[in-house]
Amino acid sequence: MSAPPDDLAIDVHGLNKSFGTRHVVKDVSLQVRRGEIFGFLGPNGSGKTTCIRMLCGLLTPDSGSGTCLGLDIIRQSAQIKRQVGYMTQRFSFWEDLSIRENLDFVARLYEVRDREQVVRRTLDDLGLAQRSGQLAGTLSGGWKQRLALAACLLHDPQLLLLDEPTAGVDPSARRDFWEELHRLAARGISVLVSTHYMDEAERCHKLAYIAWGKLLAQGSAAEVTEAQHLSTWAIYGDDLVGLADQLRGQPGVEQTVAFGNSLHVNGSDAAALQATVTNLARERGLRAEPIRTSLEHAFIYLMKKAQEEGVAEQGAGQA
Ligand SMILES: Nc1ncnc2c1ncn2[C@@H]1O[C@H](COP(=O)(O)OP(=O)(O)OP(=O)(O)O)[C@@H](O)[C@H]1O
Repeated sequence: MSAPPDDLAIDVHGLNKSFGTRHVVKDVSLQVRRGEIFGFLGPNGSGKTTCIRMLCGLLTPDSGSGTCLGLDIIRQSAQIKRQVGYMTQRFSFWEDLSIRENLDFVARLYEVRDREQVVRRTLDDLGLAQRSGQLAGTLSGGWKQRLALAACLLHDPQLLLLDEPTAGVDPSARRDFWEELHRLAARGISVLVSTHYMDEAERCHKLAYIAWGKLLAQGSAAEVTEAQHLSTWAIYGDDLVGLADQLRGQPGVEQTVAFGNSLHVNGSDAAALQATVTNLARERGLRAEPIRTSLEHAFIYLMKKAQEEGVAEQGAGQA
């Protein structure tokens, strides 16, 4: 069921963008509810940043329309910028200023009222108070990302657009960062976040997968996975590469992916796949069992299907 427009933080339809002859975003439509964490996934160069920049009014689409926080993305881009917190892939701050000084500087740029109080509250909210005097240049990756998030929040935005905010950050700092995102969402702030990490994708309320500028799937992690109608088996053995070679082209086998000491085999014809896998396992004396199809399997499958359908050749390539 579609959400009423008031309930949508982002509601855009048919966005297109070309750079020269390269058509890098193709007919993208997105709906993000208020208070939702929406994950944006796709390979490098698939068009995520370009979409994000069109949503917050930094880039004008060649065609398409829609609203961000109820404001028109083409005619009201200046107002959108004031209500959105945008964390770019390369957030820059002043290395020789402390955390507090950096935040104070950003708050001045945004002309935040009651600046001192807002900076103090933001430091507290994001667990930065104890380190507020530390020079930004001496922070670890995880703390730098936290500072970047704090800077995005100073002007009290209703929507956060976060472009790969945790790239290169260790798992424990990533987990803390995501706890923070969920706290913000619980306060009603909407979050659109691009990521390459599967565990992060699974922590989103909804997600979209984009490749070659085209949205290939949208929904909750479970919906996106189920929509592929894939069944998956794990075969345990030593020579996984040889096993994959042997399975390629066999009835029911559409893709094989090595995961640690097992080979995951997917296909949409469950009966044919089961027959092929169990026969091979019996012949070679290997253990095989059906497993849950993961989001990662679904994404790999979506990419393969899109390639077969020629989506990759239609005007744009990955960077
Ligand atoms: N200003 C620009 N001028 C020309 N080409 C551009 C421009 N911005 C992006 N592109 C190209 O558009 C395509 C999509 O880039 P975009 O940065 O949106 O992808 P992305 O999905 O965010 O990639 P990544 O995951 O690597 O950040 C790429 O091929 C990129 O080289």
